[in-house]
Amino acid sequence: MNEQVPPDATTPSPPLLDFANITVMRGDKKVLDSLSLTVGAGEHLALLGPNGAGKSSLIKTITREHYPLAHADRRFLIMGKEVWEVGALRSMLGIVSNELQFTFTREITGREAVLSGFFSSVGLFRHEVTATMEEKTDEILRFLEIEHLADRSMREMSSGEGRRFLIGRALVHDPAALILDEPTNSMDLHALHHFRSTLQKIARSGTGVIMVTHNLHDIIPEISRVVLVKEGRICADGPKEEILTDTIIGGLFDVPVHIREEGGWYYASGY
Ligand SMILES: Nc1ncnc2c1ncn2[C@@H]1O[C@H](COP(=O)(O)OP(=O)(O)OP(=O)(O)O)[C@@H](O)[C@H]1O
Repeated sequence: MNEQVPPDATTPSPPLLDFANITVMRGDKKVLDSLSLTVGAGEHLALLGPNGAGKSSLIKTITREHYPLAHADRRFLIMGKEVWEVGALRSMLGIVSNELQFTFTREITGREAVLSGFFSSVGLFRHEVTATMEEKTDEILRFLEIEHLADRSMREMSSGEGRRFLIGRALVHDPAALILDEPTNSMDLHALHHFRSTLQKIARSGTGVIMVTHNLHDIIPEISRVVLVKEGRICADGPKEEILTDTIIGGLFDVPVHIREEGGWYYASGY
C-alpha cells in the first residue's frame, strides 16, 4: 500500500523572511548592521523606530532595491529562496509606499491604477487587459469598498483615497504579504478610520501585513508582534503587550511617553 502523504499536508510554508546577519551599506554608512529577522508566512507585524533608524532600508532590502553585503554567515531568504527574479518577487509582495503614490502623476483613474498592477506599470499603455483581470479588479474594488471612486483620477483623490487604490493595485497578484511603509502619512481622521478598517479586513483574510509606522494607533489589533529598529539593528522584538510600554517606547525615541491600551488599540501621549 502507498502510505505517502501529499507534500502540502506535511510541508509547512517557509517563512516569509528568514534574514540573519544582514548588513547593508549606503555610501559609507551601514544602514542595516548585522540585522536578523524571521517573519512567518501570514504573520502580521509592525516595525517602529526613530527617524533614520533603517526601517525603509529594511523594506528596500526585502524588495531588492538594496542588496546586503555577501559573507559566509549571512542568510537572506524570502519565502525559502535566496535567488529571485525581482519582478516575480515584487508581485508576491504587495508594496505600498508614499514614493509609489508620487509616481502617479499622469491622468490615471483609480481603476486603471489597480489594473496596471497586473503589468507592474504606472497606468495602462498598450497593455492587453483580459476579462479575468477586469473581474479580479472588480472583486478587489468591492472588497476595499472603493468602487464609487474607481473612475476618478488618482491626481484628484485625497492621499487616503489614493492609498486605498494602491493597496488594490498591490492585491492583484494575491501577494503573500502586504508591505506598507508609513501608510497613514497625511491622512485625516476620516481617511484613517477607513484605512485601518481596510487593513483589518486584509489581515483577517490571511494576507500577512508588515507595516512601518510612527503612529501606535496604526497598529491594528490583528498585529500582535512589534519589532523595534534603532541604528540599523533590531533592539526589541516580541508581543506588542510586552514591547509597547512607557519604558521601552520612551527609551526607543528618547522621550518621556505614556502608552495606553484600549480595546486592542494603542495610544501614546505625554511626549
Ligand atoms: N544613499 C544614502 N547614502 C548615505 N546614507 C543614506 C543613504 N540613504 C539613506 N541613508 C541613511 O540611512 C539611514 C537609514 O535611513 P532609512 O530611510 O532607512 O531610515 P528610516 O528608519 O526609514 O527613517 P524615517 O523614519 O525618517 O523614514 C539614515 O541615517 C539615512 O540618512
